[in-house]
Amino acid sequence: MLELQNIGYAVEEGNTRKEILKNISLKIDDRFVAITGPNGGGKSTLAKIIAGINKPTSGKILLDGEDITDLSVTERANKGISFAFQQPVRFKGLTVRDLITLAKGEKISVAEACSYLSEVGLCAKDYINREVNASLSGGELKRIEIAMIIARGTKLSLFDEPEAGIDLWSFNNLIKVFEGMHEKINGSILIISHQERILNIADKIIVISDGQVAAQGTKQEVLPKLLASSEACETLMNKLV
Ligand SMILES: Nc1ncnc2c1ncn2[C@@H]1O[C@H](COP(=O)(O)OP(=O)(O)OP(=O)(O)O)[C@@H](O)[C@H]1O
Repeated sequence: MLELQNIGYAVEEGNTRKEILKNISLKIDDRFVAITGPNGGGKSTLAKIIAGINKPTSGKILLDGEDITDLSVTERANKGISFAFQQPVRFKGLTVRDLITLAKGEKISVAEACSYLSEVGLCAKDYINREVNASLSGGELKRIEIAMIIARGTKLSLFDEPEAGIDLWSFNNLIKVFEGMHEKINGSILIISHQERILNIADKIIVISDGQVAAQGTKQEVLPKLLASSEACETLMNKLV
């Protein structure tokens, strides 16, 4: 279980101190957790703090009771926290199979590597020996990144807006991939998303607004309020136009 205790994150801007996250305390032990909230609320900053890319200015992060606040990205990765970048890394000559083998951390058969690609809806034989380069589309790259996360099989997999930049067709498939992951993955999945369909498959929704936890609970508890406030906002906007 991941536990955030009174996490704060501030940056210096000129002579002023900007508090981006304020006293965030959370327990993440559900299988599928979605973080949502308005633009600029602090979601990506929180994800980077969990992954170890940013260090909090105050507070503690515990993974299964162990204090990991001062651990680096690599040390956290070794403890079982994976962060899905928008796109997988690219090196000349590196194939999809190489990436999946690296993610798994041990030698695997072609059949096993292919099974991870099939899980994310890619026809394995078309992709397994392809070089990871600009010839792959954004949606394909994203699925390869997700296949790597599944292969890694870590305690906590973090995704920051996985839907960003992909078309509607690929998005529909992505939702199916996440639904499938929900069944198969052993650890927890933490997804930052603005998409109602992703929130819909979450066991727990956390709303981050203005650097604070504005709400958290099951989708039955949080989603109606979230939708009501966005409808109220839309009505207000229509009146103002
Ligand atoms: N290093 C930094 N220096 C100054 N301001 C920063 C820094 N990092 C983040 N911010 C600001 O902190 C706020 C939160 O940013 P963050 O990217 O975490 O929001 P978000 O909730 O992920 O937004 P979105 O939904 O638009 O992706 C924003 O106002 C952003 O401009």
